[in-house]
Amino acid sequence: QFPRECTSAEALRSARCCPSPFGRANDPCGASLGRGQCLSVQADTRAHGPQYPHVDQDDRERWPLRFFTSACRCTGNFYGFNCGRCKHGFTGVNCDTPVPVVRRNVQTLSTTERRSFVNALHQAKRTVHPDLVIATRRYGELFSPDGNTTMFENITIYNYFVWSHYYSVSKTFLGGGQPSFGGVDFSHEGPGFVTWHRYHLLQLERDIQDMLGDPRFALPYWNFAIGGNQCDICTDDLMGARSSFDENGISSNSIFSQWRVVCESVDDYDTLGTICNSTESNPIRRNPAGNVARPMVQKLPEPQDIEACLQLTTFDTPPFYSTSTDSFRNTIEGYSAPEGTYDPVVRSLHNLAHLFLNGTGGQTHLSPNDPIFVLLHTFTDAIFDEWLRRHPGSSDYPMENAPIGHNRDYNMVPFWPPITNAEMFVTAPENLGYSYEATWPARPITPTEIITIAVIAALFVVAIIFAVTTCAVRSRSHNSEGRQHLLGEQYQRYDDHDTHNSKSQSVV
Ligand SMILES: O=C(O)c1cc2cc(O)c(O)cc2[nH]1
Repeated sequence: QFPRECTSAEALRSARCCPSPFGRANDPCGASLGRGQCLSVQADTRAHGPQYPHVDQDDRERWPLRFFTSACRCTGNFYGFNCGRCKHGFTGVNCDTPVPVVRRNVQTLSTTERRSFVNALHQAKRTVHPDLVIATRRYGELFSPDGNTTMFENITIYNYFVWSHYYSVSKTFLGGGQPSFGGVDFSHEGPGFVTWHRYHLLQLERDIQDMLGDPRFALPYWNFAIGGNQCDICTDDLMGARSSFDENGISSNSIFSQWRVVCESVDDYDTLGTICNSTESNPIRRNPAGNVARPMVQKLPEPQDIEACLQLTTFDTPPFYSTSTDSFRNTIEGYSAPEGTYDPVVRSLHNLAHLFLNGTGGQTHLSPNDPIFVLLHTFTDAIFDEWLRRHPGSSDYPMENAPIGHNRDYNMVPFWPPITNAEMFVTAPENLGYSYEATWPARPITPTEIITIAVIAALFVVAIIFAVTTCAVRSRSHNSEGRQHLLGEQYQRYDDHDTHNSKSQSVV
């Protein structure tokens, strides 16, 4: 959420977060090096949808103004909370050397590449985030009673990835004995679903690149649209096989069996008005295809579901919510049938893949604790990128009336530095410094197309038969004409002769 340097009581009180890069004194945002400037934060002022009826009850309203009103805005390819880093896909002192970051299908990785990826995740799970810390109290309770300290905590890179997802989906604490308000979600059930998760992954990828000192490190993806009831990445060289002793557990041969989750005590947070902290609790739970109470989520999406949702031409449709119909976003998110029709009982694509996991990965406040989340979301992002590529110039991301957090110019919660949904609504290879190595299934042929093709084929066959028959008839008549012509003179001579003879006979 916020840079460590901005979270002292003094810095927080100033509401200004413009640190200097490279340990330089008094050079906010590296301004003297032309890297950036400290400017007022712009927050979205447009109306949001009716789902959230409260005002001034939640720190996430008009993000991040409750905490900070000034932040670094970086120039050109410079990036980061102090403009000390490069934009994704660039490196070098001046951030002008492009670095290819290619996200590949995890199944195509070699044994060594698989091991490196798993090790990178495990290292991220144990490495304290070098820059960011998390608030463990709402703003009103963030300062100690004497006002000299604040309630921020260190957190590891991977647990920050989990925490930021939790923070974006958590309920609004209303206090006064009222139940927390759950009709709010800053990262799901709205157009920001795809843009929010895109940035979420970019941040993890970038943090791992920095941790490894490898700007080419790329998150792979899991093509979850394979149908059937097998989790093909649940193997010990990837995300961990099923434990032989516990059907909800991960095999002890996988490093992920040692992982412990954060943000599990959601009922406590909601009743006490606290916020998840960096404390780890229980192991990851996962039982792919094992939800006996919901047979609909025992199978993964089918390959043709991807192509069906890519056919949808409108990014999102009113009310820009989980009830939207004919919306690409609501379909890829998985609240509509793959062809776009909203149906409250349907779970498809992204949602279906989550629910299929049936455990930690199927609960919104916890799901990133299961590392499958990363691969599931890179694939979702690859589909989003393919949709953007196929529908160039789409400017139909809603400016207003989307659920809170989801308008085009809303700064996505809880990211820092501030970044809007609009900034992630662009094709990745050209604008965000990464691409996907992916092929997309061919579009299935519709019944109407089958009939059309059959009619055209039949007409074609009839035309050929007609042409062949006509040719044959012509050539036969041509041949017989030819023969008549060749023999004609003789016949004629005989005729003449006969006639002549008969004539002469008659004369005689
Ligand atoms: O019930 C759903 O449709 C559902 C579950 C679930 C879990 C998760 O982590 C998500 O990000 C979305 C989601 N949807």
